[in-house]
Amino acid sequence: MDSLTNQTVLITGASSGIGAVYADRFAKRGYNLVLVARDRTRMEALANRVRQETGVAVDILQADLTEMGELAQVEERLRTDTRISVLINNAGASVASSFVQQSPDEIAKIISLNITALTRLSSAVAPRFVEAGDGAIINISSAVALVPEFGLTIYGATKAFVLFLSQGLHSELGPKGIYVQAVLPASTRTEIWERSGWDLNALPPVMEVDDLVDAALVGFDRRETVTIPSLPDAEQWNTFDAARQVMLPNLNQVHPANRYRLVTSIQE
Ligand SMILES: NC(=O)C1=CN([C@@H]2O[C@H](COP(=O)(O)OP(=O)(O)OC[C@H]3O[C@@H](n4cnc5c(N)ncnc54)[C@H](OP(=O)(O)O)[C@@H]3O)[C@@H](O)[C@H]2O)C=CC1
Ligand SMILES: N[C@@H](C=O)C(=O)O
Repeated sequence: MDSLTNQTVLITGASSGIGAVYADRFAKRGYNLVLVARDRTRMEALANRVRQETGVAVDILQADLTEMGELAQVEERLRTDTRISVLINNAGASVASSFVQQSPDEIAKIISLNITALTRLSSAVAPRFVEAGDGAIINISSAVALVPEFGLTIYGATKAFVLFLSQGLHSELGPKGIYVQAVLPASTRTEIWERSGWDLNALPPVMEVDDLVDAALVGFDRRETVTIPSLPDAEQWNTFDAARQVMLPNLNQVHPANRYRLVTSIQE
């Protein structure tokens, strides 16, 4: 793989949408690319364009990340290719139906892609990043991770996992020189909507995908741990997270809180 730089980024879900724009943007930053998705034809077209426009090297790893054997091949690439210094865990899927409408197999499939694959790929690359004292992991969560009321319970739960995982990895790996970013896009114009059964045109206006990724990269360049491109006031997130931290000392007590004590007539 000839290169303009020895830096390489591996992007999952690179055949369309957010992942494809990340590929474009990192190539323009001089990164070589490893593109991962199921649709080889679309990745080849993207690779040819990016090679022509930027001169970077582009490699394609066709893989269905819900198939353990194919996922294992991507894990192995992350473990062994020392040129990969950035992992973008972007591949993901949503579903328009409600919890009771989803079969256990449909739920397992969403979890397999949005949680298992993302986690295993992070686990594959983290030890090498720690040994190098450098590296970055970008995990694509969703604003839905903060909105249990939204009605996308399983999808949102997978994205809440991604947020928590990213915050936890920031705590564990940040002191070792590894940057972990959780990106929480709101509704963005990609194929995920049609893929998961929505008519995008029937929805309120959504963000354009180029705008989303460019905003997420501002957060990346600022080394934000949690990037919420739609959120105008960063203080709202900071206040939310600070309120969480205020609770921490009270979450681990020897005795139940008085408010949970049964007050019997004898005690009264
Ligand atoms: N668009 C939005 O409104 C929002 C999106 N997100 C998140 O952004 C991420 C990217 O989605 P987005 O770009 O919107 O949607 P797209 O559907 O356009 O892209 C999804 C990508 O994931 C890949 N993918 C899907 N299933 C698999 C699989 N089994 N194995 C490997 N790759 C797979 C697809 O490629 P292929 O089919 O070739 O395998 C595609 O490249 C997702 O994690 C999504 O949850 C978060 C918030 C909002
Ligand atoms: N992908 C969208 C919903 O399915 C979102 O995360 O907002």
